[in-house]
Amino acid sequence: MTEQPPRPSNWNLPNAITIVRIFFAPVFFWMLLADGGADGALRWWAAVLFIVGIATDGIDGHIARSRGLVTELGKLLDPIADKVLTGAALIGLSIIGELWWWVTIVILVREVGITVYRFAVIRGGVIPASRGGKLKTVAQAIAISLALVPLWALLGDWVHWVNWVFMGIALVLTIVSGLDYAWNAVKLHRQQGEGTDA
Ligand SMILES: O=P(O)(O)OC[C@H](O)CO
Repeated sequence: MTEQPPRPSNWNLPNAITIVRIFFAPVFFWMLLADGGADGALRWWAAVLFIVGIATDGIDGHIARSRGLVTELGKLLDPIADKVLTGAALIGLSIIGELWWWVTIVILVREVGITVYRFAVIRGGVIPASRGGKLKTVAQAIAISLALVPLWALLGDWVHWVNWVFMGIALVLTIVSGLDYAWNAVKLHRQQGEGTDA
């Protein structure tokens, strides 16, 4: 019998980084609201914290893969951390009137939907982030970073147009990658149904 390598503990560096990333969200959310749509120091700090939180997304995954520390908990927590960060930023931007609520709601419905589905089918193993999902997160990260940094205060109102284009791309990728997960889920359940019928 071949011996299985020991499973890595859930209490490891990549998962700790993921959890720390989640705690960035309430801090920059408060800063964004406290600034209230102006371009003061708190707004800049909110943008910096969001960017650090979302940019470290690749780091935990890289450490986990390179050191053999990939865990089911990590696969579950990593997309949740991204969603907490992006969700907090989107809600904050909508509250201060800089982003249409419908955009925030569409994105949140997709993100909460895939998370609920991940938990619902957790017994079969955690569904890892798809390529489309990863690309969507990068697009959201860029769009939200641009929306949070008050570049309009330095460069003028035309910056809003650039932000809307990036937000539009992020929105489309969010919907398309969500539909891709839904389609794969339907296919999987059909196959399982056929398996039990036979
Ligand atoms: O779209 P999801 O839920 O697979 O999330 C993708 C992750 O945020 C990528 O790190």
